Amino acid sequence: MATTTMPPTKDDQLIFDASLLNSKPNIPTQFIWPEEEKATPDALQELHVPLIDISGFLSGDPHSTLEATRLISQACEKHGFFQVVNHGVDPGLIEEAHKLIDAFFSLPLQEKQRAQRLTGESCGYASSFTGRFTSRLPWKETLSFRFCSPTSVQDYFVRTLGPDYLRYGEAYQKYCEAMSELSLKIMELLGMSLGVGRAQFREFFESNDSIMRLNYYPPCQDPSLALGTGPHCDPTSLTILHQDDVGGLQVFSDGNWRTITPISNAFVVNIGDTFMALSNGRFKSCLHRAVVNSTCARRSLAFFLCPETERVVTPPERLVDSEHPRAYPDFTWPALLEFTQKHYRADMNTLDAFSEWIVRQTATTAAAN
Ligand SMILES: C=C1C[C@]23C[C@H]1CC[C@H]2[C@]1(C)CCC[C@@](C)(C(=O)O)[C@H]1[C@@H]3C(=O)O
Ligand SMILES: O=C(O)CCC(=O)C(=O)O
Ligand SMILES: [Fe+2]
Repeated sequence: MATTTMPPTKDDQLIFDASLLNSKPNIPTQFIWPEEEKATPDALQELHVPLIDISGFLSGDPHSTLEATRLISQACEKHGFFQVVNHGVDPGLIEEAHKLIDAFFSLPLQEKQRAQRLTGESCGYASSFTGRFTSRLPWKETLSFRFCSPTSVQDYFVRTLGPDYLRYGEAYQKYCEAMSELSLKIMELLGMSLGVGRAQFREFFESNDSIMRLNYYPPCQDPSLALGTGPHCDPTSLTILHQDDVGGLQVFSDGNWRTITPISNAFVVNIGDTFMALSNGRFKSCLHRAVVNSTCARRSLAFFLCPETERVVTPPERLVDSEHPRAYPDFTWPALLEFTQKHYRADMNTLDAFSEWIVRQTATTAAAN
């Protein structure tokens, strides 16, 4: 199993401060990715995917709803990736969310570290993952927080960083609410695309316990050796991502890495492992990564939709029959999250590794009883 290597001790811990690292001619070896995973020139070709206009669906037009579900089925069966436009999210909200990424990540390292993410936890500030992994380090800083109630985000900022951060809390609370609403609408479309009806997944995710992540990729003096985010499938259910105009997101399709050129009025949507399990493997979890560049910093806003803690991830009966037997065992989201935070570094094989792990755990427990 491709588990994490032991983290370094406090004394020999590398500090990811891009302004310091940038002044050196070479990047530290911990940031160099293996040959087979490095950024490749073929990825310069764009992935052409239809931009799905969801305004007709949002206003109840049956013809455009049918067309949207057709395009979504095609995209999700193939690579689990599509983009939506005319989504109804206020552009001012997106702009403010990006401005605050700049404001937060340009703070002194010590100030950002007041929100330091602790080992084994999924929320907080992380400058690369120097304390968590020892090799293939991502060239990025992140701030992640939970969205699970009408005040959870606001409370997080004020509790962790103090009342001066109320503006961040308010802006990201609103942003997450808009993302949660949009993801529920997309869940309706996914339900219709899979033939299980529009209410099935909407109800499943109605009160979700999601993760919001701000990604900041500083410029890197050797972008051909490093990666901002390595090749992976999101373990979560559905990701709604907004990237700034710099570019760096790539999706693996038809055996090649393809660039996703930023479109400011579009949201990038991808299926994650948990939804792949819910669809009994019918919809693919999207394999993607983010490359870095030598000239400018890049930002992205990722909303990871996740089920509430007690919900059992099991496919609807209509998606299981003798031709389509169960592809994955039942699980709960906290179990998969814990697996990625404590036992396995999320990559392109997380769901298979997790399924095998559950089966082994269940067998061990049964043998002990
Ligand atoms: C639950 C999560 C784990 C990661 C953040 C969210 C969804 C995506 C996961 C991640 C981005 C996949 C690539 C590796 C990772 C370590 C990263 O580069 O950030 C993953 C996140 C994580 O474990 O923190
Ligand atoms: O920044 C990006 O474009 C992708 C980030 C990503 O894949 C993630 O945070 O899971
Ligand atoms: Fe991702």
